[in-house]
Amino acid sequence: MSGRSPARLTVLAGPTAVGKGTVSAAIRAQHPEVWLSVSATTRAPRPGEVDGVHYRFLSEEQFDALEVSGDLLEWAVVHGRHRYGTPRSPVAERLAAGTPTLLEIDLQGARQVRRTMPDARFVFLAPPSWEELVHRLVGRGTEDAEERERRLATARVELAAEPEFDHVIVNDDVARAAEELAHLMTE
Ligand SMILES: Nc1nc2c(ncn2[C@@H]2O[C@H](COP(=O)(O)OP(=O)(O)O)[C@@H](O)[C@H]2O)c(=O)[nH]1
Ligand SMILES: Nc1ncnc2c1ncn2[C@@H]1O[C@H](COP(=O)(O)OP(=O)(O)O)[C@@H](O)[C@H]1O
Repeated sequence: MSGRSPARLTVLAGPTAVGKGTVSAAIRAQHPEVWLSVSATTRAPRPGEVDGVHYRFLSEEQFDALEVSGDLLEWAVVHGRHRYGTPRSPVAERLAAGTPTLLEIDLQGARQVRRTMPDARFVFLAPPSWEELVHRLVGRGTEDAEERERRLATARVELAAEPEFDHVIVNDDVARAAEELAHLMTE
C-alpha cells in the first residue's frame, strides 16, 4: 500500500466581518480532521485572542525575521496597516500528512497562493448583503469608526474580486456555511 496522498489546500477569503473567523471556528469544532493554519501578524491581540491559537502575534522585528528566513508562503499588508502572513513549514507538513488544510487570508494573499500553488481550492465567503456586512462589523465592536471606514473601503475592493474564486459560499447561517466549506474540503 502506498502512503496517504497529499491533501489539497483550501484558501478562504472574504471581506472584513463577513464571518471568516466564526465559520473557521465552527469547522474546527465540528471537523477536527481539518487543520486551520495559524497566521503571523503584527496587529495587537483582541480580547480573548490567544497567541499561537488565533494568530502568532509578532513585533515588527520578529515579522521581519520571519519574512527574511523565507518561511512565509505568502504575506500582505492588510487594511493599509499591519502585516499578516502564512508560515510555510506547518502547511507543507500538514498537506504531506494528508490533512485537509485551510488558510483564512486576505485577497492579496489568496492571489499569491494562486500563483505558487495553483492546485489549491479558492473559496470566497460572501455576505448576504452589504448592509448586513456593515451591521456585523459595527456589531462586533472591535474597531473604532475610522478603522471601520478603512476596512469597508477594502471590503468594496474584495467583493469585486468574487469572480476570481472557484466557489462562493454565502454566510447567511454559520452552521450551513461551515458545513458547505467542510464538504468542499473533504470531498
Ligand atoms: N495575506 C494574509 N492575510 C491574512 C492572514 N491572516 C489573516 N489575514 C487577513 O487579514 C485581515 C484582517 O484580519 P483581522 O485583523 O483578524 O480582522 P478581521 O478580518 O476584521 O477579523 C482579514 O482579511 C484576514 O483574512 C495571512 O496569513 N495572510
Ligand atoms: N452567519 C452569521 N450571521 C450573523 N452574524 C454573524 C454570522 N457570521 C458571523 N457573524 C458575526 O459577525 C461578526 C464578524 O464575524 P468575524 O468572524 O469576526 O468576521 P471576519 O473574521 O470575517 O472578520 C461577529 O460579531 C460574528 O459573531
